[in-house]
Amino acid sequence: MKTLLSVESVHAHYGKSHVLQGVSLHVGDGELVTLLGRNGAGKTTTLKTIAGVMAPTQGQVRFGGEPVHQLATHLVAQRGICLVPEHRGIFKLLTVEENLLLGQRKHSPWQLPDVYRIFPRLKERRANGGGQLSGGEQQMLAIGRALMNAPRLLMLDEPVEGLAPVIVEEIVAQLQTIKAAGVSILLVEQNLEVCTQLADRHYVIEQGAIVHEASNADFLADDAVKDRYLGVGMA
Ligand SMILES: Nc1ncnc2c1ncn2[C@@H]1O[C@H](COP(=O)(O)OP(=O)(O)OP(=O)(O)O)[C@@H](O)[C@H]1O
Repeated sequence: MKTLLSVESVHAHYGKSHVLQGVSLHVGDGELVTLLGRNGAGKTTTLKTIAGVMAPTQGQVRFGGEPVHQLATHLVAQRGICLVPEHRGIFKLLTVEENLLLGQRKHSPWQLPDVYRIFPRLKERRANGGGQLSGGEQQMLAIGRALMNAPRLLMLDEPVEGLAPVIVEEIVAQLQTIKAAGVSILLVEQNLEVCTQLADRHYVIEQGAIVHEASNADFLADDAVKDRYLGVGMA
């Protein structure tokens, strides 16, 4: 599989706090990879560094072979890296449709009808304000808006946190659809069941460095890893 994203020995600081201490990982074309780890391990910071929201203090990020770690966020987005942040960034006073159109790019394979096809709830609520949506609908809107931006790599930060099981299932099913359409996905998520339903491969991050990498099959078979690094067994 061809490598799309390659993060090479990336370090990042918040002031004097050395948060990422040499993170290396890669995502292949069309692959769905998770980044797992306890609170504060550096997952969100890794996503922010890839998206160009934070500049690494050392190391590099390559996308399609091109170094992108010195580019401004909008230029990283133009190359096809889209981050759906944990707090979703929905404009509450704009309608659902206006929020979606903010992400629109003419050449994107994902236009309004495509987003409404995978998330019919958004179509039903197209004229509602962003502030009137449930948490699950907001997440769908954030993913839909990212799709309209023509991502080659979609990065999701805890997309199903706090959502009802039926909504989680809907989002998982649509992430499968998005993956099947060829979009690569880097997923940060605490819900291991969701992660193992979706992923090809997993990384575990601890104190700002990758401590474990496994295929989904190997990860599922390895209770010791789950207990040691994540402190949780599978249900
Ligand atoms: N803006 C900030 N300023 C200073 N320190 C920060 C900032 N954001 C995060 N940190 C610290 O950096 C470390 C890594 O945080 P990060 O958010 O990347 O972790 P995480 O693995 O995503 O955890 P969580 O699941 O809690 O979000 C933590 O120790 C956190 O306290």
